[in-house]
Amino acid sequence: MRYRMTVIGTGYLGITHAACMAALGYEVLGLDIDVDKIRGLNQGELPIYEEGLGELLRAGLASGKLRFTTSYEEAGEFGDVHFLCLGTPQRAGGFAADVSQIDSALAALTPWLSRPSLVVGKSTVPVGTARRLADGLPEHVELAWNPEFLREGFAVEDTLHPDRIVLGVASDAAERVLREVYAPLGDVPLVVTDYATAELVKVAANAFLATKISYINAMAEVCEAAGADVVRLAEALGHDTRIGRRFLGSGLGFGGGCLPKDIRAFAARADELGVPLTFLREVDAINTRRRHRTVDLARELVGGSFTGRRVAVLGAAFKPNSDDIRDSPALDVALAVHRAGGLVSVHDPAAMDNARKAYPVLGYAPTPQDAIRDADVVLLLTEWQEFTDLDPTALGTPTSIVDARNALDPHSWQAAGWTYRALGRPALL
Ligand SMILES: NC(=O)C1=CN([C@@H]2O[C@H](COP(=O)(O)OP(=O)(O)OC[C@H]3O[C@@H](n4cnc5c(N)ncnc54)[C@H](O)[C@@H]3O)[C@@H](O)[C@H]2O)C=CC1
Ligand SMILES: O=C(O)[C@H]1O[C@H](OP(=O)(O)OP(=O)(O)OC[C@H]2O[C@@H](n3ccc(=O)[nH]c3=O)[C@H](O)[C@@H]2O)[C@H](O)[C@@H](O)[C@@H]1O
Repeated sequence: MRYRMTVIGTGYLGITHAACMAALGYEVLGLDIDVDKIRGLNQGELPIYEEGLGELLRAGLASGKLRFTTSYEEAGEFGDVHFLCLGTPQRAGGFAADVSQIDSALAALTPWLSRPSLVVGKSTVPVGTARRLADGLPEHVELAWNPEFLREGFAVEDTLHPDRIVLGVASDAAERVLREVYAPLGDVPLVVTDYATAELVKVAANAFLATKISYINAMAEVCEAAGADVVRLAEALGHDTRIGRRFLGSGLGFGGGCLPKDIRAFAARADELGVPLTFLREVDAINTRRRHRTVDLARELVGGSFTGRRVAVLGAAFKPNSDDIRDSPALDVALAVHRAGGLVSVHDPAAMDNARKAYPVLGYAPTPQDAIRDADVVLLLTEWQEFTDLDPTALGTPTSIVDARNALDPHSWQAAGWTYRALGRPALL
């Protein structure tokens, strides 16, 4: 059977899922309460920066397989399978996840589901959420939980070629439907389990990734104290296939709309369950210290005070190849420097509009060269290729650079007369 699908919530995850499902040949209706976003999407305008997604969106619209609406009535009538891709941000004033977008969406959708339907949660939620939601559904509506593991910057690739698919189901029928839905993806490892395990796989994976990053950043702290080099250390650790080199990228640490809020929500939920995951608080604390250390290193390089000093900030997005500035380490550092009296000039290849809107107090430069010109110190905070490709001999009078992502070749910067410093590496390399 060719299912007709809806995707409720068209943010980073929802747009990607909707466009990819349409690319697989399904008829898909995306729904959001943001009227402007829906109008734009129906005109083929992608509201985010994501490699290959704009083309997929426009191909879906052109084929007639994909369209968008703000009407729950239309969604209820249209779909057999309804994917929930709502946001689950950190609760205001706390660490737990705010699942109110999911509650509202489900309350708005359910009354329009007049025939047997499957609702599939993809959002990242505290364990126990799916059970609670399932208990509130009418008998002809079933719930499954199918967490998503895509990375921003690789969203399309990860959706069409996932490492694994996890299905939390309460019946064979739901499993059958979802196996059919994902069959066009080919031979992908599939883990079929209960709701709670499916919900936990997602937060356990993100907590592991965050822990791995903070582990190498804790090693960077030790390297700094001992005069060792964390980049060589990570390289040597990574050769051990049991450890692996991925996510041992030391530097400014993790940000974004997921890892930080997910480890906090997981720790909060684990507390409620009476199983405190105290190490996650340390993972969070190590991560925060990296931001402070970057600011301190920059301050040191401009002689102890930022007052009146020009600081070039390369990067605003939380990672390269994204325009997402949610909990961006780069903007956190830029703001701290600004508050300490520094004259900040930020450049980012994709996140300038988002950054300007969120932080109008910061200065912005149209090119990296403009940001760097006359700067007393340059901070590389997001490792866009446009920045790692910069030729240090072509940037005017050399000053100092903090490579907070260990992404540059120290020798070429030093050879060009720059004072090069990085986190977790000796001053002289
Ligand atoms: N961004 C990512 O790379 C990934 C996100 N996730 C998880 O997926 C979920 C969604 O994340 P994002 O897409 O980043 O969030 P987002 O904030 O970009 O998107 C959420 C969308 O839902 C819409 N919305 C809010 N309330 C609504 C309602 N009542 N009805 C319809 N639409 C409504 C918002 O307008 C927004 O467009 C989160 O749980 C996140 O943790 C999981 C894997 C990857
Ligand atoms: O739940 C989610 O939303 C997603 O969260 C992360 O994906 P994402 O946040 O897009 O980006 P990552 O590539 O994981 O990077 C997260 C942060 O960690 C930082 N990072 C990453 C790797 C590394 O070695 N070092 C490091 O500091 C990045 O700069 C970035 O700020 C996970 O990798 C995805 O599997 C998951 O689906």
